[in-house]
Amino acid sequence: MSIRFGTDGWRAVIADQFTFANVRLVAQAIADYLRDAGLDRRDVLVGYDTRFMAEHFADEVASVLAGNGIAVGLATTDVPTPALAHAVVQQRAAGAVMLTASHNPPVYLGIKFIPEYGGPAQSDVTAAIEQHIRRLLRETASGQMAVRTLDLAQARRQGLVQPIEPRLEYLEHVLGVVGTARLPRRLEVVYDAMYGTGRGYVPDALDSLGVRSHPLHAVRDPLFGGGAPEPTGEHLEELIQAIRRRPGCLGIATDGDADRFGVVDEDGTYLSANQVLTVVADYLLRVRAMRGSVVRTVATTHRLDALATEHGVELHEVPVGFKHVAAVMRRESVTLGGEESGGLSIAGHIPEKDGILAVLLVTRIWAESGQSLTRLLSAIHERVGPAYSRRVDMPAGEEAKRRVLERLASRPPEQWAGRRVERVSTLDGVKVWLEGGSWWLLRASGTEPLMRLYLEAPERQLLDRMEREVRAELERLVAG
Ligand SMILES: O=P(O)(O)OC[C@H]1O[C@H](O)[C@H](O)[C@@H](O)[C@@H]1O
Repeated sequence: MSIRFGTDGWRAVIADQFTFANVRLVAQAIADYLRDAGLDRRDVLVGYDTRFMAEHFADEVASVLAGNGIAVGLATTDVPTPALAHAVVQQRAAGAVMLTASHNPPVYLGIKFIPEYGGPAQSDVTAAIEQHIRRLLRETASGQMAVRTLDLAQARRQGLVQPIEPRLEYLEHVLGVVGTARLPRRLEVVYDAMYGTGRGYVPDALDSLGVRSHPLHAVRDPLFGGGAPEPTGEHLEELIQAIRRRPGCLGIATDGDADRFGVVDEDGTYLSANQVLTVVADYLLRVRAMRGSVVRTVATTHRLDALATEHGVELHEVPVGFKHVAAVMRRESVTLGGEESGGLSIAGHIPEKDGILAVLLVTRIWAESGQSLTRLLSAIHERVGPAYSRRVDMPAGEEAKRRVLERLASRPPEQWAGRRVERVSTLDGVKVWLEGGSWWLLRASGTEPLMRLYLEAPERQLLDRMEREVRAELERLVAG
């Protein structure tokens, strides 16, 4: 058995690997890490989303931390990951343990560790925690009592476990970043909470901006209506239909733990995260004249590069995973950090992706401009050139992922889809940059047994041709 922290924490199937015993073990590993790092004298916060039994798993974590003498702030109800991350910074806690499987299907649960800076844990921290997990597994196998717990009721009586409610402070902060001024038009949005933790946050924030919201899936359902709480076009069909019935409303959504966003324009068109990031970056750089750099992952649209160039700010490319975006946000002033999978944070906010911040910001941009988002996007494309992007997910085991990427990296192509290859980079997977601004990237997912192919080109036909050629090459590589 292995317990690994992937792109963003440990995720496993409930009752298979995600059991009370393993959760206690991971909590013990986190307690050991905190002790080694000299952080065990400060509070640790524990939160959970709307997953099946998530609050019970959170209780287990609290009782292990308390068993190690660590003071715990335990959330009284489900909480968005960004709200918990913000509470870490605000309360000067040593960190937080968040029980969530984010946007994964309902059979999953997981644990994210959020260090004291209120963002995703960097690899050195998760590697240290994993090392403790391996040791604890060995100790448990040899019959030692490796995990220390304290009965929760007793811990509460001793004041070692206290309740926390991060909601109001977080909402005040996030509204400060988005802008508290009431919006100039009478507006309505349909908000799809996807049965997740955003439901207790987004409607109130919208209300204070003067926006009327119609909720969708705003109750807790650990089965997520039979789907996955992932705010992508394929999972937002009901939101799209709701907007078609109420033309003129904007559609917004957040995932299970509200760290990712989804947006549906006022005519029912789903906008990809790349398109939303482009509109938001344009607004921050052009309208708000923010001058910090822009950070995107290797898999994210290069329209952000074009906007950064237009406004004379620096652009950083980092591997996939918001932790890499966060690392840059912690060391310099960043206007916008974003990723293709629906992650965004901006200057003045915590270095963690935040779906609530994203949907509030998009609502403000839509309201202030008085135009549809599609119209705003076309105006940007008219200025800096158009871009079509696509992601194709292909099932692949660990061995296949490694073999294909190794072969591709060792024999990089010189020409692709009739275009000269300008650059090949292996920052994360293999990325091929073509003349004329097109590119494709093939990488192994760190969260699912998949290879992900990302493509971007200024014309749709070229995009199709690139995809056909990559698929043919992959077939050759797999066969050969
Ligand atoms: O493409 P993957 O390795 O599966 O990762 C996809 C996503 O996983 C998590 O949600 C991380 O927080 C994201 O930063 C990352 O983009």
